[in-house]
Amino acid sequence: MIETTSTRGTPESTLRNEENARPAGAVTPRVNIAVDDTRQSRAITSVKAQVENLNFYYGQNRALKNLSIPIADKQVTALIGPSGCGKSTFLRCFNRMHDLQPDTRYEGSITLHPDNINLVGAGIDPIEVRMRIGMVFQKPNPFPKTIFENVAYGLRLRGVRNRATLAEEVEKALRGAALWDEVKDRLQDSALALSGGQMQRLCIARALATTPEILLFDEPTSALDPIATAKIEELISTLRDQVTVLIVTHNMQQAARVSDYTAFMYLGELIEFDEAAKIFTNPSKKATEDYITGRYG
Ligand SMILES: Nc1ncnc2c1ncn2[C@@H]1O[C@H](COP(=O)(O)OP(=O)(O)OP(=O)(O)O)[C@@H](O)[C@H]1O
Repeated sequence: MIETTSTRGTPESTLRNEENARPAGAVTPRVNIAVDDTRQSRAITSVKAQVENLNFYYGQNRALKNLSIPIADKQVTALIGPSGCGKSTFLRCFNRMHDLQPDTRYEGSITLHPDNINLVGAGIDPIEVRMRIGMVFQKPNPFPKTIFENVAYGLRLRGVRNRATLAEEVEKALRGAALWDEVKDRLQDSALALSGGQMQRLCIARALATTPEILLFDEPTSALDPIATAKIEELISTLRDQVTVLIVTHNMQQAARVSDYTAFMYLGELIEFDEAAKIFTNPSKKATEDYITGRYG
């Protein structure tokens, strides 16, 4: 069992000047964000990835500072925090997206279980990492191909040629992304003809088709209307049955609705990590409460 509350350092910032730890006997904070209270309170029993003393540098700029956090297996972990605190930078370490940019550097480790490989280790092939860790971006980015070929793409890259197998796997991924019923009769149509919400679910299906071990979502609904957003949120909640999910969001209600665990970051540091139900009702740090209640800044 792993304790989920982190008491690691706070950033060198105004936060340090505040009374960051909540005083003993403080009244229950008036945090009024709806969480899914049907979820059981629990410690993490199975860790998919252990982040340990992770630092990340853009040139001389240290964007992530000694992050240590367990990513629970087959659970949803949300990353929240003000703009520029390093959420996307953190997310992109998991699939080595930063390797595409020169003069960047990782320190520390992200150990992927059960294989015990360090995703940010020097000897690890970033292409191999991206085969195992899928990503869904802010703006839906389907390929200018048919719906079928979008989902089949990663399978073909992996050498799947058998038509029946491809059809079976494409259907499975589209069902997994809650899109099958809407597109089953138009699989040969262009993906670009879908609505924004459908395109995003197609991108999720494309990622699911290659059975990733972790699925990264970088603000996946920020370009979508409320109805499409609700569908994606519902989908993310069901995905935890099949895959470990890490999601960056600016929307506190969304983080509270979809996540099991939530990490609050500030200026590249982890301020607080805990069960979402705790973070959104009774956070341990004043900085967390200020942020989630909109008093930050
Ligand atoms: N490609 C890049 N090259 C250099 N510096 C970068 C790059 N991307 C981000 N940074 C810097 O790293 C820090 C963290 O940025 P990041 O985008 O990870 O924050 P964020 O919390 O995801 O912000 P937002 O919520 O606005 O997307 C910022 O100081 C930012 O300026």
